[in-house]
Amino acid sequence: MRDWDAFTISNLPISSIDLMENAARACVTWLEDHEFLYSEKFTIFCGKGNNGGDGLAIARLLGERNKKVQVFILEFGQPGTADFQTNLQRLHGSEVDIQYLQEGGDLPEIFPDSWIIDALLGTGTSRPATGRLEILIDFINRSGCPVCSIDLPSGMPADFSIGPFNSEGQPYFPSVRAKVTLSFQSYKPALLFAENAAYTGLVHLLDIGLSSAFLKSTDPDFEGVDQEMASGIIEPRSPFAHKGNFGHALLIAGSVGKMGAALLAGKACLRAGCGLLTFQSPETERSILQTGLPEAMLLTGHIDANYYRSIGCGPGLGQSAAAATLLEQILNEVKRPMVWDADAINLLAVQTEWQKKIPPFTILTPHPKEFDRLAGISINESERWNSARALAISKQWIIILKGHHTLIAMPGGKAYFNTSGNAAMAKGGSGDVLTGLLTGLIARGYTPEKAALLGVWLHGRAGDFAASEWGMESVLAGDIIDQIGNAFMEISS
Ligand SMILES: NC(=O)C1=CN([C@@H]2O[C@H](COP(=O)(O)OP(=O)(O)OC[C@H]3O[C@@H](n4cnc5c(N)ncnc54)[C@H](O)[C@@H]3O)[C@@H](O)[C@H]2O)[C@@H](O)CC1
Ligand SMILES: Nc1ncnc2c1ncn2[C@@H]1O[C@H](COP(=O)(O)OP(=O)(O)O)[C@@H](O)[C@H]1O
Ligand SMILES: [K+]
Repeated sequence: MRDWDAFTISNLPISSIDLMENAARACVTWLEDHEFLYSEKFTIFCGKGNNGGDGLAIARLLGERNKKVQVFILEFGQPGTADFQTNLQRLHGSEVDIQYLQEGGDLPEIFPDSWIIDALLGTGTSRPATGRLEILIDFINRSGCPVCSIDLPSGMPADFSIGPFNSEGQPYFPSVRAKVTLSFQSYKPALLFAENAAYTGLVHLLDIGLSSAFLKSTDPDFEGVDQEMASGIIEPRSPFAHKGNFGHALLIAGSVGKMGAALLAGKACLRAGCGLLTFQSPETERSILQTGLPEAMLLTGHIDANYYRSIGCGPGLGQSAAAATLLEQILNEVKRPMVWDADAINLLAVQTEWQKKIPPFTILTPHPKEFDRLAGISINESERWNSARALAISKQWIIILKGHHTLIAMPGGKAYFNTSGNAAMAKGGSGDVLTGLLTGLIARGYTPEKAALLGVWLHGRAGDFAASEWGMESVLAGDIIDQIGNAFMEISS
């Protein structure tokens, strides 16, 4: 963000103070557009950096709209930044009440029925809040007033989880607990971690007019997967195509009592566009697959694994000795990238000698617990993300760490986070759908990297369509499969 700000200031006819004004205007416009948040009274807490400068500009703009505004500036024992000072001068010309909070002084008296605007610290946060700042954060959190944090909840470092949490439930980085966070231009990693979500509240990104040319001139370590990226990956189907063009997928899935997982993965695999699908599943469960998915074939004997263009392993497989033998055979024969999920990952975590046999660019799709079994327990989510990135590089695997913002860590070091999907998908079977979709996309001809990006986005987008049809509580994993086609259509030209 700092580089992006600097690039904008040197390449567009806009100054730093005008960017701050854009940011403040965007916040006030957002508040106006969301009337339920648009109180008559605002209590604004400002630090002395540029985040505090945003708070002062917001105070002036709200004052101009005849709102009752109180401003409290926390003295850090240092002069404010230049843009903070400019906005302080501008505010002095208004009717807004300004008070300074000194180290050791009393806690402020605030309007009991106001919204709090939290502009103490933003992306400059470099260490856990202590002393007066920590007390003030605690005061804001106990005030009972709803809080709107500017750019980041104050105290939350832009790149990390606020955890680990101690036995009293207090995070390592004491942070303001916001109802809404209005963040500028782009996600900061902190806004992507589940354990920070109770502190960020709802996150809204506001466009403050930073230069779009910057994005073309930079290749960040992290990038969001969105509709634009997904539509850049998708390839049309030739009118003359036949099923042989779209690959034959093999799913090693299902066990007694868990054939549903195999069915879900199989349906999603075919919806991904692949030509043919064969299951390797227990003989006794044959009728479930053959009646549940007549489009697929079933294999119960020896596998010629290299015959298939893609292989997905794990949904509903269980961790029996038979499952382990099957996977071992696959590992001894297959040299091309596969998709490994669920129990296949759990077995891999125990059978560590298998790990060197996993072909490069194989996609692994653990949820956080499966990932910790594989890579060791992480103390917080940012550590888990770093660990996934390190493992992707060291093993040359593509690691899809599933969650609200699923992480996709590539063997080359680059990582992506997903921006589609919703909590309606938090139900058994959603992960099986993803595994099938990924296996189908590889069979269809996408490279594992492209399949990972496209598959994760399509899966979330299908979940979004399913949620709008069935509501957040009532989506079934099968409903996600039924919407894969709509997700495809949205990005097909
Ligand atoms: N052109 C720009 O640079 C723009 C900046 N904007 C705002 O500027 C913010 C970043 O401003 P700054 O870089 O001044 O940083 P902050 O305002 O976030 O922090 C100010 C200073 O506080 C100190 N600090 C860090 N952690 C602390 C702690 N735990 N206890 C006490 N002091 C601590 C640091 O010295 C830091 O530089 C963004 O989050 C955004 O709100 C926006 O106005 C948009 C334009
Ligand atoms: N709150 C959420 N927001 C977005 N996606 C979610 C959410 N909850 C679950 N999902 C998605 O649903 C899938 C769940 O996978 P997993 O936990 O393996 O489920 P299962 O093993 O039951 O199939 C993942 O792809 C995950 O990203
Ligand atoms: K803030």
